[in-house]
Amino acid sequence: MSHPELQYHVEGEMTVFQVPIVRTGTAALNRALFSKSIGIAAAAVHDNKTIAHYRKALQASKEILQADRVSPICPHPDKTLADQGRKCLLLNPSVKAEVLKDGVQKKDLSVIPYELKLDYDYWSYRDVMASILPEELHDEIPSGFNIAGHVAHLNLRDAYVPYKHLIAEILLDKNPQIRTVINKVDNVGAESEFRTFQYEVLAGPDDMHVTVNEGDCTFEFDYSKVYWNSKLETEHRRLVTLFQPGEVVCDVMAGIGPFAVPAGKKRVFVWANDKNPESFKCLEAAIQKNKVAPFVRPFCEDGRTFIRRAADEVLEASRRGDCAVIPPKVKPPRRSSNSSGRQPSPRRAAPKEERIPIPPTISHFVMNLPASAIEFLPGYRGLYAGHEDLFAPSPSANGRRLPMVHVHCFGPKADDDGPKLDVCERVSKALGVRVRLAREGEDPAAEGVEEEKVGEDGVPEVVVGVHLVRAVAPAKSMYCASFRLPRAVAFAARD
Ligand SMILES: C[S@@+](CC[C@H](N)C(=O)[O-])C[C@H]1O[C@@H](n2cnc3c(N)ncnc32)[C@H](O)[C@@H]1O
Repeated sequence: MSHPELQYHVEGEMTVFQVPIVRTGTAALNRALFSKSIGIAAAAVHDNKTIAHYRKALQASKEILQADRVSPICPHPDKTLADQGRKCLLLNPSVKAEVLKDGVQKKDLSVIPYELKLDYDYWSYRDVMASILPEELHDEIPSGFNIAGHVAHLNLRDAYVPYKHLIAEILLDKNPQIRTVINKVDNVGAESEFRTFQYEVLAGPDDMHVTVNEGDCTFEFDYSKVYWNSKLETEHRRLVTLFQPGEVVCDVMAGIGPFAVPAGKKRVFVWANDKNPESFKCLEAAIQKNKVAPFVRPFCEDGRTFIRRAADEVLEASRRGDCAVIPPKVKPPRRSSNSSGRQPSPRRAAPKEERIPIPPTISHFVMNLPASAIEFLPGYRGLYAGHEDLFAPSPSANGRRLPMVHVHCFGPKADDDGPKLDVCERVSKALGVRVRLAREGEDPAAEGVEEEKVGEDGVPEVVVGVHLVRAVAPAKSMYCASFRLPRAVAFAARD
């Protein structure tokens, strides 16, 4: 740089914006240690009317400071000038000084030293964590935790446990919507029956009553008493998208209703069951709160018995003529048109309630209990025993098809089809039929892909689609196997 006014010392842009290293071990969080002053340069603007022009020009020439969460327009560092409203533009430490030179020559700008002050609030969660944790812990800085309303739920690996209170405090500081941070307490690998967990509070009040929104629905529950996982939102949406209005879905392990309630909102009938009495109560409350009572019925029993009960009860309900009755929308009365001189329009007939009949059969079963749901599959034997006439090809069935079953399970994480083939094997054993993994692009629900499908040797085989839901641990994933219930199972004699 040749212009004497433009000479100033700066570090490279990358290093300037590095968080101070604060290796205080597990000692209490000292936010003051995160303050930092950085000597840069600024262009003092002589007339504020030219600010917009020079900001744009300096941006185009990359001479302006571009740093996350720092505005490049600041009050003049001289207090008297700042009080007069004078401003300056912060400059990129590796400035090329083209536009700047021009502005200085025209006496619109002058280059001044500027002390940029950054403090704890400036740095991101990752910045602060990287500053505090020793380098060997930087690869897996806790993130992507489960969030339920105002509660952040950590499941810290052993190496991070000594830092648990620091981590919790930083999480609270950096996420205004979080008030309580909890950590799962190791229960020696044992899953509780209702998928609830032991926890310790790391920061904030021990208040587990949360409100969450998902799928355009609101749920209120005690997070210590029922299952909830915010990371399943995509899976909930994926399945709800498959359900068509007016169909019946049976949610065998419904929890507090993240499949059932949004499905009810799109006018899908749902028989929703959970064995946990607390989940049942929250499900009932969610049905009322989200006004889906005409479509969603809650139950509280063991899923094994519920599978057949639901099929029987849906058929009975349909034969009784049960309907969802939707009251007419009451429109606000029109304003009188007398003032316009026009005649009032003749009275329209009062709007009628809408009646949507429950169909006789279930279109989808959902079984989200990944640790054991496959073991429930024998419960489908004889689901529609003696009711062949309800389904195609019976002429009276109007093309109605046997239900799709969506069963969740765990398996190893892998890049090949190994785990998916293994899921098929487990489904095959539980159902007692031959199973084939759906080929790439093959839809197990598509017309013609069902129990009549035969393998090369002429033996019927069930086509199973296996969807990777999410990785749940470094070596473990959650899958969803979807298949149409084969005739051999649905019409078998009940035991
Ligand atoms: C992984 S959670 C899934 C809940 C809900 N479907 C969701 O996606 O959030 C599994 C649910 O199965 C329920 N459950 C456990 N054993 C059951 C059984 N034998 N019959 C029915 N529900 C059961 C638990 O109470 C829990 O709510």
